[in-house]
Amino acid sequence: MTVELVFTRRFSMGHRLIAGTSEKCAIPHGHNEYVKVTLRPQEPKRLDGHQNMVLPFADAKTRWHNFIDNSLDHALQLSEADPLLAWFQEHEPERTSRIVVTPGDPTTEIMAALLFAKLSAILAAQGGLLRVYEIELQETPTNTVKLGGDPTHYLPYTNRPPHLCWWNRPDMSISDLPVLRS
Ligand SMILES: Nc1nc2c(c(=O)[nH]1)N=C([C@H](O)[C@H](O)COP(=O)(O)OP(=O)(O)OP(=O)(O)O)CN2
Repeated sequence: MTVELVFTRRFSMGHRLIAGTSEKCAIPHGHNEYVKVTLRPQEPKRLDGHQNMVLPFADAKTRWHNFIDNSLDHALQLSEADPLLAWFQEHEPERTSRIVVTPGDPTTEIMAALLFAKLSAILAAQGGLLRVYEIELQETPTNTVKLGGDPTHYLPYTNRPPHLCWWNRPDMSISDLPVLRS
């Protein structure tokens, strides 16, 4: 028997895709998205007949939902190759902290993988009782990406060490802009 804890959170985002696959997606636009995560215990155990919890829901989800609400919600998602990044750095540097920077276009696929890695880092920092089994990122009511397994097998190669990639850190970061600039 497998027990799973499933949490869903909604957030709004803006992005654009500049790699040339779709002209309409190269214009900045936004979506109201849902991220649904399925967590499993690292070591499944029998309920204790008293509290009968894997972990209180609040303990399992609060830090993750803080990240969604305070870092991801209403952030702009841009490829690290997007010239809009340099525009913000020059004209509105105070707003660069609200930009999610992705290796390549910020598609639903890569955001699902980056969020999978971020939540895995957060859960590990919380003691590792739970692990991410699956993530579903619904970009629109008609488009969802579902991802399971090891996100490091799916993410593109980057020449930065793992700790200099925001998605590997159990903090609230959404970019590595100072690193990318140097
Ligand atoms: N594989 C992917 N393809 C596309 C992605 C993506 O993340 N992964 N994203 C987009 C755009 O963000 C776009 O806003 C949504 O695309 P699309 O389905 O083409 O547009 P609609 O919402 O209008 O689709 P309908 O289902 O017809 O309403 C594009 N492709």
